Amino acid sequence: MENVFDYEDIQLIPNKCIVDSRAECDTSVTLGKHTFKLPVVPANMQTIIDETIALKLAEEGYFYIMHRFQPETRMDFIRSMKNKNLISSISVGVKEEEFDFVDALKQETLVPDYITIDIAHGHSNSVIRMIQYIKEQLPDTFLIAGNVGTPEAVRELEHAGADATKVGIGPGKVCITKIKTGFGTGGWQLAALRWCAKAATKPIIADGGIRTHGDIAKSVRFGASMVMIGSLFAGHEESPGETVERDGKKYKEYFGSASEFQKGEKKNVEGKKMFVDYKGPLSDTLNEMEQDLQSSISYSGGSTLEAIRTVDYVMVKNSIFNGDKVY
Ligand SMILES: NC(=O)C1=CN([C@@H]2O[C@H](COP(=O)(O)OP(=O)(O)OC[C@H]3O[C@@H](n4cnc5c(N)ncnc54)[C@H](OP(=O)(O)O)[C@@H]3O)[C@@H](O)[C@H]2O)C=CC1
Ligand SMILES: Nc1nc2c(ncn2[C@@H]2O[C@H](COP(=O)(O)O)[C@@H](O)[C@H]2O)c(=O)[nH]1
Repeated sequence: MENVFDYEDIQLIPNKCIVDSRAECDTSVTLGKHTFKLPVVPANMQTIIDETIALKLAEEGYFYIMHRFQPETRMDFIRSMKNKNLISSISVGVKEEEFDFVDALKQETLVPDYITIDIAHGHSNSVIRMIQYIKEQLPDTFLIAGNVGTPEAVRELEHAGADATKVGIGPGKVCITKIKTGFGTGGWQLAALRWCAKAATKPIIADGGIRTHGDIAKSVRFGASMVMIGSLFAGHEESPGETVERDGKKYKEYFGSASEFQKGEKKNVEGKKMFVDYKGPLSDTLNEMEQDLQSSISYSGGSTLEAIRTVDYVMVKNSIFNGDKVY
């Protein structure tokens, strides 16, 4: 593959501004039947989202995807979100019991607005079978399937019935797939996104590797409808990971969904645990992301996210950070 690059190798080129204030720029995005404030979704991981955060995000008009690591709570969760007239968005795996779960949802006529099939290697028959089953049993659910890293995979999952695909194998901050298997999109996630987006006929969620707010605009430029983010959301007061204090400084725990800490055993471990700096309330980050993205839109010469999709860009030799790591 030619022209392989990642987020820090790219700068977007500004166009003449058409707004008088960044506040005029609209960062909203539509996915399925709903419109959300930002093209950003916190990762469906146990140290990133819990029911309290999901409720807050839904109430405030942000997209969310609940993780699948407490499967027994999912029915009640969907019910409670529906009772509050809020969107319901959950994750599933592909093992046998997940087919029973889909049956139970159908039986209870409890149709989640969004279901995400959350599997490491999404280009597989097990995921295709699950897509087909969910689409048969719960046709009104908006179905996101992943994760994948090639155009062939995007085409196959779309063909099986996925309404959106999630792209990113191994670029995550707590990912060790790239090291343990030698495979993935780690180090060239942005180029992989572009490659996949050329094949896609439905929305793509770019997943993993976002390290700065500018990377959100770059993802939109290279074909993402939405961006999934873990590490940048791990350090908040509300984040479910444990808070620890060392030498008077606070940190939050962040671990991979395929880590020993998540699995409770050392089998097929492809994730690690780390501690990220504590950074206060989640609402501050969401507000800052919105302001930064409004600014991105203004630089693109438009007033909506669409304007970013067509801006020119350059590849920057030796990274945009010029040796200064800012994150
Ligand atoms: N985005 C990414 O780069 C990655 C994300 N993850 C995250 O980790 C969590 C666990 O993922 P996952 O292990 O898929 O989920 P599960 O542990 O639920 O495994 C799902 C099924 O897929 C099988 N499976 C898993 N990996 C492979 C593979 N490489 N080839 C063939 N079959 C496979 C498993 O069998 P068996 O275990 O017996 O092989 C199991 O039957 C998810 O939340 C996922 O998103 C994990 C790694 C990479
Ligand atoms: N290879 C692994 N990838 C993982 C694991 N747990 C989660 N993830 C992926 O990372 C992103 C978040 O990336 P970040 O760079 O924003 O922190 C998440 O959405 C998953 O796709 C894991 O154990 N191994």
